[in-house]
Amino acid sequence: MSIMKQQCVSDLENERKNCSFDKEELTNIVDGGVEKTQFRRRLEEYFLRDPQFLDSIGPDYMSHEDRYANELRKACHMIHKFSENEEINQVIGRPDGVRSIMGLGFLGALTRDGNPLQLHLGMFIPTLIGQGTPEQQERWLGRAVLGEIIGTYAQTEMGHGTFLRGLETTATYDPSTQEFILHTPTITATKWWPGGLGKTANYAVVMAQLFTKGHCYGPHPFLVQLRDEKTHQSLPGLTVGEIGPRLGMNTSDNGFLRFDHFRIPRTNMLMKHSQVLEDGTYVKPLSSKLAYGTMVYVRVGICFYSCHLLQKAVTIATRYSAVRHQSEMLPGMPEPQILDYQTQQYKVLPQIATVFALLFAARRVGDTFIEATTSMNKGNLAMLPELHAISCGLKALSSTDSTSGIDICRLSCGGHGYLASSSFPRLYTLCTATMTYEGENTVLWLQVARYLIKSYQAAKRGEVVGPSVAYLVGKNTTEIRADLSDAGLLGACRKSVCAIVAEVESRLQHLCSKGQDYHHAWNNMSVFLVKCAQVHTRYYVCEKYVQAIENLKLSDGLRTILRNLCRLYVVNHIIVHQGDFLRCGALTASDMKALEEEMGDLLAALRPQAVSIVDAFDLDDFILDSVLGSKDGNVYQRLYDEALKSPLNQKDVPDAYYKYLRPLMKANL
Ligand SMILES: CCCCCCCC(=O)SCCNC(=O)CCNC(=O)[C@H](O)C(C)(C)COP(=O)(O)OP(=O)(O)OC[C@H]1O[C@@H](n2cnc3c(N)ncnc32)[C@H](O)[C@@H]1OP(=O)(O)O
Ligand SMILES: Cc1cc2nc3c(=O)[nH]c(=O)nc-3n(C[C@H](O)[C@H](O)[C@H](O)COP(=O)(O)OP(=O)(O)OC[C@H]3O[C@@H](n4cnc5c(N)ncnc54)[C@H](O)[C@@H]3O)c2cc1C
Repeated sequence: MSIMKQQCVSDLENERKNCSFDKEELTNIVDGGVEKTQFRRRLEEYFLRDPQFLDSIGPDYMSHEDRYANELRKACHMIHKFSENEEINQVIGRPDGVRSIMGLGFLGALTRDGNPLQLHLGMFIPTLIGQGTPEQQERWLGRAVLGEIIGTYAQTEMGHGTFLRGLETTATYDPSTQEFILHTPTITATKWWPGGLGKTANYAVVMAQLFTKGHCYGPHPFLVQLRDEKTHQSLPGLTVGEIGPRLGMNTSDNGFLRFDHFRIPRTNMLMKHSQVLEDGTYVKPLSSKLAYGTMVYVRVGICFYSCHLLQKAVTIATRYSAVRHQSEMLPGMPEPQILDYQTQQYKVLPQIATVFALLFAARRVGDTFIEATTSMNKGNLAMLPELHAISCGLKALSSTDSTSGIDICRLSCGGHGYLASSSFPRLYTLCTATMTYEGENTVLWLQVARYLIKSYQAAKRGEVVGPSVAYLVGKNTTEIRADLSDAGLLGACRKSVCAIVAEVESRLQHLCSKGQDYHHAWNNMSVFLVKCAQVHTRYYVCEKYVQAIENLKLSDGLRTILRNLCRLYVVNHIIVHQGDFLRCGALTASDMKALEEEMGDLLAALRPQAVSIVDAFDLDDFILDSVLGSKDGNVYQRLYDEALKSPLNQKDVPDAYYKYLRPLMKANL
């Protein structure tokens, strides 16, 4: 063993000797229970040890077309393996089965950079479940699960992504043939972005403006066949293709689609919530927003997914920080592990704390989703506005924090973090996309703000409002100054959110009273409305974090670790946003000093446990896919071995030298 390897390995071994808690207990908490850990491990064994998921050469060295083909190969193999596995089949047979399988974070690692079947699994199948009638599910769902048909979710157009009501694609009902005629009237109406649409999908759920009996009823979902099932040729009357290279996710063949008076049977409209009868009569849904159901489902999924990406990044950064030695802390002494620098701890440890914050909050919004869907299936839509607001807020917060956290982790690894083989570039590009797709974050914050302001005004009138916003009026606004206990800090957060919301709402009213109409006033206050949404959602996350740790059954050792992480999260948030707390008198300057001192203590207390905590995430080396983050810490050898795989290193003198450099250098021929 080389000296360097020995040092790296013993660094991690020494870190692991510090472990003061039961790692398996923490792993079970991260997975959501002992059975879930065991289930995940059985499936990881089944998938990750299969050599078919290996790449012959690194995808970064492949052409655009080869990368697509390579990921398609693996994605199809994954679906084959689903159907061959008895346990997966049993889970898929349950009502929530498809969703539980899709929710397994590690599946994303089998195909590295997004994959051509992602939308099929993540949106097409869920839309059939959420928007299709039992007969429609009978017709398409089974085939879709087996991969006999592959679909995507085609909503966004070149001209409109955010403003769904502005979609231009039309679906006009023709009662004489009992068909809908799909049409793309303008260039901006071209469907643009759907994953898998370019070359993979032969079906799509298409969102189009429904016209019947001369009226437009807004965007509705239609099941449309795009390609011949035998030849895969695109069908006459439509034009379909790929939109070209992207910042990341280059293997998901995001596509475009245009219709030229393309006819589909009436029964292809997904009719769980609204219907068009044979004679063209429109039957209204309980709420027009039920057609947006798949987006709500995916937003909840993104909360888990972005957290999973951050979990990977911080595992890599923490292990690397324990292995990397640099500079002198004490003059003349050996170079310390960089994790010993407080500034490094401040990069890495808050990201670990954030993983748990996002995970616990995602679980709560996941529970709310199930509860709301169950009551909606019984015709009770009361929970829909609250679900929409929480899922928008948490999607925006999780995707933003995970993306910035991943970049902090990258920076914490210095130059090597910039290498593709560190995995950070891919993690970053995958994560930053979650800030845009499924509702651009600013737009989602404004949806939360709309709910907040309406609820605040309703609560002031004495009306009952949703549980997540009930705190906005009442004693929270006038509460005396908090102490610095967990409850005290949550009280301070509540007080500052209440103060911000009250002030913004009153300024909004003031603009209206000066003569601005509400919509202009809203736009003129929108920077601050976004802030209302952000502080409210942050409070939701902090509260759920504290509650989760109070409610979990934990050994003393683990309780200390999780409590310290939770404190770090809340204290750091307050320090970073101290202006909000000082401005409303929720906390004082001397409280801030005390919290800053506490943060230093928390970093020091958590530092020896950092490697063990990320070990407990139990992420296989295959899943991490990083030369910097592997379990054995053998960073330098892996860096070197990976560099040797570069095609440029296969010849000492590259062909390009003879073509370009040699003539320039005027070397002797
Ligand atoms: C594996 C997965 C990979 C994923 C890849 C990514 C896939 C995609 O990106 S698919 C495309 C996703 N596209 C989007 O998310 C588009 C974002 N836009 C929207 O959702 C809507 O246009 C939105 C919400 C911004 C505005 O909708 P709009 O109909 O104009 O509503 P708006 O006028 O603002 O509000 C009307 C009411 O509806 C409510 N509402 C809006 N959306 C919803 C919803 N989904 N559920 C419940 N209520 C809703 C509002 O709260 C409001 O209520 P109220 O009147 O009581 O205040
Ligand atoms: C990787 C990726 C995959 C995707 N996959 C799919 C898919 O499978 N299927 C699909 O249908 N779509 C997909 N999309 C499209 C995606 O859902 C949209 O791009 C997204 O919803 C944002 O809409 P937009 O592009 O129209 O942005 P825009 O709305 O044009 O945003 C541009 C700017 O305008 C601002 N803005 C817009 N409206 C408002 C407002 N009301 N108030 C204040 N500011 C506003 C935004 O905040 C933003 O800063 C994908 C996109 C990406 C990047």
